[in-house]
Amino acid sequence: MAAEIELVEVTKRYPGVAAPAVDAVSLTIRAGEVVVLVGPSGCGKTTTLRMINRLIEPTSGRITLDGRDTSSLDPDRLRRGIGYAIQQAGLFPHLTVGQNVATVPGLLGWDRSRIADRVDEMLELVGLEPAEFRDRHPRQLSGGQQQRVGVARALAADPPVLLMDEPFGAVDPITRGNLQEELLRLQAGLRKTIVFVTHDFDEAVRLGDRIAVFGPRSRVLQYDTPEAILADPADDTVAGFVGAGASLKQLRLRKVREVELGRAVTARVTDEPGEVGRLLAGCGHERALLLDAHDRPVAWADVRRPGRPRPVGGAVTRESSLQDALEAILTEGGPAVVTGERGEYVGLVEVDAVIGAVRKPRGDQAGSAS
Ligand SMILES: Nc1ncnc2c1ncn2[C@@H]1O[C@H](COP(=O)(O)OP(=O)(O)OP(=O)(O)O)[C@@H](O)[C@H]1O
Repeated sequence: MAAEIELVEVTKRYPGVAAPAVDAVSLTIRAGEVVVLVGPSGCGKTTTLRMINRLIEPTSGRITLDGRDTSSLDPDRLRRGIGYAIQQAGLFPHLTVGQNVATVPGLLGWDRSRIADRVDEMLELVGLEPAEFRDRHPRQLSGGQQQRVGVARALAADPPVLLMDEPFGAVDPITRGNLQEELLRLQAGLRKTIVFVTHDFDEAVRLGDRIAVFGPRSRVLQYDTPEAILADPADDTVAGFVGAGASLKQLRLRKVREVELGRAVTARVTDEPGEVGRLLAGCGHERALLLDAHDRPVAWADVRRPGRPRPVGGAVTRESSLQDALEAILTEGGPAVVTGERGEYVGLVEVDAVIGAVRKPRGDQAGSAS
């Protein structure tokens, strides 16, 4: 369950402030996608986010949820249908973890047993053992655990939309990485529409299906996939925000299946070394990949020493990232072997293919359609 959100020329002027905090922002957020609003401090990300659930009322413009104008809906009902998670979790300190998670189901009038089941289900979903955590108070939790409860609370009533405002901003980098991983895992099953605010571009790259890079007054400088923004920043401001290491960041996002695979000379691991040597000499190649009876790669045989093959290091799959492929290339000291579902040899990733992939935006790439 997810919903499309559309912002049309949305503006917010705070009373007594001459310049608008958000100036005529238009953005379509597709159902089931994670859209990350990223930009420098004070550019209006939080204001934009809060206008979606009407915690802040827009001065002008229109926001629709699955085509329905949110200004025509009762704000309380609107908010119960939109999960909201914020920095430092924003938990009610005097309520237990269970009571915190139960907030919106309670407001919606669910019966007690359904709420109790849901609380346990949500705590399990975010990796907290219900029996251990249900009756604790927020102060008895670590920062990361509090954030998990915050996410559990936001998801409790199964809202189609989740708004997250720097939800992982207050935890250490390792916990933050874990929480990001968990959110991605959750979202793979839930497919909510998630609008996520951060000032950390790396977090945006990691989490976003799409990223909206905001400049001052929420002007949208670029709205595209992380891959496209990394490969081709719209202007110098975006490029500055993307920061150093854009190519390396791209490698994390791009998959082996997006590059054209090379071919190895292959032989059977049971073949006589002399035979393998003659095969290589005949075709002018230096190395042959030796396969077992199930076509699985076993070792590399070198033309100079065909009798002393070297075991294949780590293989990658078509779904591996190009970063993993590069790691394998560096370990192997040559092309990385790509295997299929049964571990069978399917091709090689060469270093040139990896370099070529991050030089061109996605779509120009050979084999990107697969
Ligand atoms: N209640 C308010 N009254 C007046 N101005 C406000 C109010 N709330 C926010 N602003 C101003 O509006 C602008 C946008 O603020 P907002 O909190 O939306 O930015 P942000 O991008 O989320 O910033 P940060 O990353 O620092 O949280 C800022 O200049 C801020 O000072």
